[in-house]
Amino acid sequence: MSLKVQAPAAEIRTQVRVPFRFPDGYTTTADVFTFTGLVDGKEHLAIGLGDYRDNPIPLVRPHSECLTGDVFGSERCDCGPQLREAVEHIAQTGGFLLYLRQEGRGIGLYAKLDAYALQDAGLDTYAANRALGHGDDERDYTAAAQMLAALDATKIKLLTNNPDKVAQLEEAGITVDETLPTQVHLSTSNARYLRAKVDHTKHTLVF
Ligand SMILES: Nc1nc2c(ncn2[C@@H]2O[C@H](COP(=O)(O)OP(=O)(O)OP(=O)(O)O)[C@@H](O)[C@H]2O)c(=O)[nH]1
Ligand SMILES: [Zn+2]
Repeated sequence: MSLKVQAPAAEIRTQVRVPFRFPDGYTTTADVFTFTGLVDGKEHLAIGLGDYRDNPIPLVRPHSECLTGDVFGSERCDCGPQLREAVEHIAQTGGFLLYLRQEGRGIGLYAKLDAYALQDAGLDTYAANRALGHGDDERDYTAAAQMLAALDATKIKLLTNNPDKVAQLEEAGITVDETLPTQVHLSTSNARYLRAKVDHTKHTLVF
């Protein structure tokens, strides 16, 4: 299937079945896909969950990598609980979790931790990025669109609160039939981070 973007078609490289057990005991089995031909050369993954083959409009969550939140359970952000929620929601519905190697909104892990230090000195998450010479958000979703096209999933329901993910995927040729919000995973440690998402990038979070 072709995309509007001026990007070469990506192809599925490997599909492998993996059983998952999360720390809270939740289990599911997924098909993990790798690709060749992604525009940014990164090792992004697609995780096929539930009856994704039989769902004509699969549910898709593009999740940006967050080592501290996804792996270590950092409470400075909402990434870990969002990832866990998304896997179960998609497994129930049928669709794909795109695990995108865009750590720190695209600035990388060390820079994100530098930004945390600046946040502890009073800057918000976006101002801290700019103080380090980065953009507010350096993520590009062209590779995500290529992955969806390779999976034959160009009409999707999108699980996100981030209007930029919707706009960029549509611009790249993906039809977003419906946008579903994630839950709000609020803690005392991430309240400022979530408030900055609402104020700066118009995330649809109500809390
Ligand atoms: N630069 C920077 N990146 C952060 C910070 N906190 C979290 N991140 C990164 O932000 C990204 C969060 O990604 P997502 O979970 O896809 O979240 P989102 O863009 O808010 O969109 P939705 O969750 O879909 O609404 C991850 O790459 C995190 O590493 C921060 O303070 N500074
Ligand atoms: Zn995070």
